[in-house]
Amino acid sequence: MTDTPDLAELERRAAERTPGYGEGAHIVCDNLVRIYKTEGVEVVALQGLDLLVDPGELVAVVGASGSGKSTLLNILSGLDVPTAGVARVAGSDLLTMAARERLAFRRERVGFIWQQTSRNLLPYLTAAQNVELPMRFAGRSRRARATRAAELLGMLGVGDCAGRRPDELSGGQQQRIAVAVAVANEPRVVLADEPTGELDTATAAEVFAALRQVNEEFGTTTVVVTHDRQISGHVDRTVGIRDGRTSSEVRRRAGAAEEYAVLDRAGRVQLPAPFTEALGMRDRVRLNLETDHIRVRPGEERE
Ligand SMILES: Nc1ncnc2c1ncn2[C@@H]1O[C@H](COP(=O)(O)OP(=O)(O)OP(=O)(O)O)[C@@H](O)[C@H]1O
Repeated sequence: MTDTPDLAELERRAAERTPGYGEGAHIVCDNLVRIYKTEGVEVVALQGLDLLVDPGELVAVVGASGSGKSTLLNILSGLDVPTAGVARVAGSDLLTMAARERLAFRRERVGFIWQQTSRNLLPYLTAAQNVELPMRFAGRSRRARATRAAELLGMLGVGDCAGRRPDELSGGQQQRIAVAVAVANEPRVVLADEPTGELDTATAAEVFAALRQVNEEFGTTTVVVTHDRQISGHVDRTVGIRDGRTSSEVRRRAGAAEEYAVLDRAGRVQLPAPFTEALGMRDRVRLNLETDHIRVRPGEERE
């Protein structure tokens, strides 16, 4: 046959193919697996999670307790090492990174905010000293540190707290200062694990506003794990994790929210339990390709 492509043609076509998975994304998780082994028992906390976050995006991650949210964030922040798969943040490969590189990554390329205010700030330092500390580690001059700390605290509405220690500040003020600490070294990525978990609704809104402000003004890619509907309802994209995998996604545009199921690279989709239960679907289903959709029907004809 004359139109059978030769090897050179196949190679040319392969080179032309769509770019690799995650190319251009700032955070890439591909088939990420984390297995904890404690006293001979294995817990699979992440079982092949896929996630892409574009530069400058603000994404909320939601999911039931135990679904793997904190495990994911610990990996992305370089605190924990995945068992298998790919995890890349701002160009750094979190599986192969050497200890020294990991330290630099954690100091300079990512900023984090944890739920417990006490984990974010050192109690014996003032707010300004807390913000200056990461810059000291990064070798910035005294003057540059002081200027940036004052700027950041002012920008986040806590300029008047600069000289106070954490125990002289409210929970909301502490978390806004924690946001300033997180971005002190101009990281490209900010990760927050339940940053408003210990706060009342009004204060939580202020802390979220601080995160959003940093995201908008500095273009930092931001991932926030949260149970707080105020947050998850006000970001462009909310990713749902279930059983250690990304299973659903809500995208918001111009005030309208659309819910999607995640189709992973192996072609897997998780059908929502209320849908399968309503039709008594279990074990196997029938699939039909229609012109513009795929039909899913119960596997056995129902009585
Ligand atoms: N260090 C650990 N050792 C053993 N198992 C762990 C460890 N950390 C987490 N796990 C287990 O991994 C699974 C996922 O936990 P993870 O903390 O990531 O969930 P989560 O979604 O953040 O939950 P929550 O919303 O309650 O914080 C759970 O079954 C948990 O018990």
